[in-house]
Formats: sequence, C-alpha cells, structure tokens
Amino acid sequence: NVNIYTYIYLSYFHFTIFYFGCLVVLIGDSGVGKSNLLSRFTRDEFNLESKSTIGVEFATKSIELKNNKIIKAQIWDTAGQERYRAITSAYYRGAVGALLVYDITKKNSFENIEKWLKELRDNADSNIVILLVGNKSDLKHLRVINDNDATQFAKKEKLAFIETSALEATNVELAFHQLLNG
Ligand SMILES: Nc1nc2c(ncn2[C@@H]2O[C@H](COP(=O)(O)OP(=O)(O)OP(=O)(O)O)[C@@H](O)[C@H]2O)c(=O)[nH]1
Repeated sequence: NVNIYTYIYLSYFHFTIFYFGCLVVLIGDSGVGKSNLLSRFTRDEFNLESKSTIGVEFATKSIELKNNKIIKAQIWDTAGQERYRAITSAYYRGAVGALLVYDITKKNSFENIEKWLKELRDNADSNIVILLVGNKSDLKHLRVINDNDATQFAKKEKLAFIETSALEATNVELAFHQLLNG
C-alpha cells in the first residue's frame, strides 16, 4: 500500500538518476558512518554528533575517472535503521555501485554485512559494483574486526575491500573513485 506521495517522491528520485547518470548507494547498519562518508567525500565535512538518517539523503559530486571522463555521481545515503527498509530497498534499482559499510569496532555491523549483501543482490541490477568498506579505521584501540577476516569475506563474496576513516579522511576519496572506476 504505497500512497500517492510515495509515488511522487520515487518519480522524483528516478528522474534525478536519469538526469545525473551515475548512482551510488551507501548501505550498512545504523551508526557505521555512512552519512559522514558522504559528507566527507562531497563537502569535506565531518560531524561528530550526526543524527540518524531518515529515509534517504543524497548529494552529488563531479568526479574525473581514470579515462579522463568526468561524471556526475549522485550518492544516496540510505538509513540503516530497520524501520526504513521498505523505502530504501526501492532505491537499489538503477545503482551502478554500492559501498557496503561496517564499523571496524562493531562486530554486529560486520556480521550484518551478509544480510545487506543479500538485500542488495536481491534488489539491485546484477552488474552493480560492490565495495566492502570497514569504516572508523582511526579507532585502532577499539578494533574488533581485523582486516584479515574482512579480506577473507570479501574474497569469498568476490567484492573489493577497503578500510576508511571519515574522521581522518583516510581512503574516502579512494573508495568512491575505486567504485566508480569499476
Ligand atoms: N571515530 C570515527 N567516528 C566516526 C567515523 N565515521 C562516523 N563516525 C561517527 O559515528 C557516528 C555515526 O555516524 P553516521 O555517519 O551518522 O552513521 P550512519 O551510518 O549514517 O547512521 P544512520 O544514518 O543511522 O544509518 C557519528 O557519531 C559519527 O561522528 C569515523 O571514521 N571515525
């Protein structure tokens, strides 16, 4: 039971994909740092007390690819909270890439990657490029997921893998570029 406002909302987003071309989605548990990866990449901003995303937020940025082509990437930050699942899964369609994010200090967020990956594979186009991202690499003393476990998992699932810190701006640019360069 989708109401008329939801239809208008969805049509608007689908129009913007058509207009901007390259859609990337950020996926993962609530609190892993998706909103901050987006703000670091698009505005070079970090927010220590960022609020939970409601539904979907987006930002755009022009990126120069390896082949010198300049594309305008539209990046959607989807809410990690369970209650928004019904809205966000509709947005996977049409995405060329996905950053699948967990927090290196939260075991649950890594265990849930399997669930996110399934949701992504069930809803997204089959040729979508997926990058596994271990965020908050600055919190070395709180690390519970070592990069070996993540590398193993990524290999098994045929994903690329990178660790980032939105706080220290480590590998954030690289992650988006790697994703869009395919
Ligand atoms: N130390 C550290 N903290 C981070 C980093 N990235 C995000 N945070 C913090 O983690 C908390 C959650 O970040 P958000 O970006 O709001 O997380 P989110 O995944 O967008 O959460 P939802 O919108 O609920 O899905 C905030 O307090 C951020 O300041 C990072 O790289 N290092």
